[in-house]
Amino acid sequence: MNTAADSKHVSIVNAKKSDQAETKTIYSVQNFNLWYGNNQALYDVQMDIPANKVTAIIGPSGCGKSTFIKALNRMVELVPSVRMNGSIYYDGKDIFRPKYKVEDLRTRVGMVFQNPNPFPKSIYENVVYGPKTHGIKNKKVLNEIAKKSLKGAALWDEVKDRLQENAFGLSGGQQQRLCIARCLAIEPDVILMDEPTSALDPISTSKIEELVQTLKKDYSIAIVTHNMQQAARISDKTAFFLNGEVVEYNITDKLFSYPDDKRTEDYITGRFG
Ligand SMILES: Nc1ncnc2c1ncn2[C@@H]1O[C@H](COP(=O)(O)OP(=O)(O)OP(=O)(O)O)[C@@H](O)[C@H]1O
Repeated sequence: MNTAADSKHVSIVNAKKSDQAETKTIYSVQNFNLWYGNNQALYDVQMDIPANKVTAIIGPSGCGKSTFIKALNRMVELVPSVRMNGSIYYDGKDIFRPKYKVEDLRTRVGMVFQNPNPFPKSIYENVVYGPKTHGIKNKKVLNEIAKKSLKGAALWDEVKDRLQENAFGLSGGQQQRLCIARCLAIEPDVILMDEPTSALDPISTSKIEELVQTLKKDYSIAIVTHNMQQAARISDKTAFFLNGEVVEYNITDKLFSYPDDKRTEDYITGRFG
């Protein structure tokens, strides 16, 4: 006789099959290795990141989560000692190919960091900064971009009457949503988030979590998080990193309910980390 757990397992496996059948891959990472000087931080990473889903990256401190997502927009190359091999395909194109324009990648892939980092400018100027840098000068167009991006980041209602005030006057949670609005203003396809809620209070955290759920209709999201409950709540797929390797990558329900690897089970049940 099938138990309730068996039925749940079957439905997770079926969900996984249909997930694989229907979802477009936005990033395909193949045999990717990365070193800082002589220290290897990523080992043979293989991962297809689905479009219009939330992919969580979890694992203990120092396991390579940030390094991995910073490789996805080639930001990691800003560290002079970095060496890499293997491939990362974004939308079918190898981002490390010599002719690949990193500027194109940066306009299609936005990033939100752990600590909100608005510029010392007005709320309005923060949002329109990217479009202005890309040459948009028309005030009406910029106003529309500002409104649309702030609405997209669920911040418009809170700031619409104070757009010219300095962004530092906002709360930490509002500043983080402003950084998301700034990222939306360049109309990216992908949003990379590196522990975006770790500096926020629980209410601001839940606002960002709700926002991530809304944003995935229009954007592909990869989020690094230390918070396993958060990964379980908001992501469709989860990758568990350990010592620079992807130990397990699966649909989130499956990974948290029936992990394939003992190390994943030990981590998600709090035996280490
Ligand atoms: N700029 C750097 N120069 C040298 N080594 C680095 C650099 N950044 C990270 N590392 C090393 O690479 C490894 C992976 O670090 P990374 O920051 O990617 O891990 P993480 O999983 O994001 O950690 P945390 O959860 O603590 O943020 C670590 O051993 C770290 O010391």
